[in-house]
Amino acid sequence: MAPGSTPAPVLQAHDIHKSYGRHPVLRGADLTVTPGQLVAVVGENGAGKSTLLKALAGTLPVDSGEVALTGTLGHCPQDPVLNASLTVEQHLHYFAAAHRLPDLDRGRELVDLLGYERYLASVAGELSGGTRQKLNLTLALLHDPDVLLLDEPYQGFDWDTYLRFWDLVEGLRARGKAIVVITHLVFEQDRFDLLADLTDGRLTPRTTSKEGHHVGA
Ligand SMILES: Nc1ncnc2c1ncn2[C@@H]1O[C@H](COP(=O)(O)OP(=O)(O)OP(=O)(O)O)[C@@H](O)[C@H]1O
Repeated sequence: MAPGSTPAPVLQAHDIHKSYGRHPVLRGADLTVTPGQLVAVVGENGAGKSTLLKALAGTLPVDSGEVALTGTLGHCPQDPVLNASLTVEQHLHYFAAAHRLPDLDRGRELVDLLGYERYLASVAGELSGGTRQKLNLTLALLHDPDVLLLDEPYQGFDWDTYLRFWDLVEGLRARGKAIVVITHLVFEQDRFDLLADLTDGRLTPRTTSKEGHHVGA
């Protein structure tokens, strides 16, 4: 790539519309995310953040508009999709098999990074909400996706875990992974390359103090 040129987007949403019955939620949402970019989609309760994330992930059909994704996707939904009777380690095994990974190395590394290795043999149904969220995040990251969509990822994290989460995200970014965080609360705006407000079904970029990254919602 030529110096100073903008990298090609890994995720691009154009003019997304989605209604539930007569209730319009997304009304022309646009988003462009490039490799290594960390984006926050910020909106009030009910603004349509989860709807947007599911549309980006392709798990919810939209009424109109286009989503283009290049590379692999990891999706961490707001409600953990875990099996209450399986242990943490069994979840790692099943998801690693589903992704055809040769071993559990990345899974164990993520468990260490998020600091919950003592729960490897615990069943998901007995984990605290925060630890379930850590497992959910681990599973979304297991196959080292190029684009990561996270719905309220640090909700329920204690401060130490919140900081570990950011260490993990910074490591991913440094390797060119793109991350979209959906949240109703941004504690530290400077961590993000782009903040986009979801209001009235559309995304509007806010300017941040960071420079050198392409900003375009
Ligand atoms: N399956 C559904 N059927 C009907 N209405 C829905 C459905 N899912 C969401 N909604 C409605 O669409 C609107 C947007 O919901 P959504 O969950 O996307 O918002 P959100 O910004 O993620 O909210 P929160 O911050 O509370 O999680 C809300 O009014 C919600 O009640």
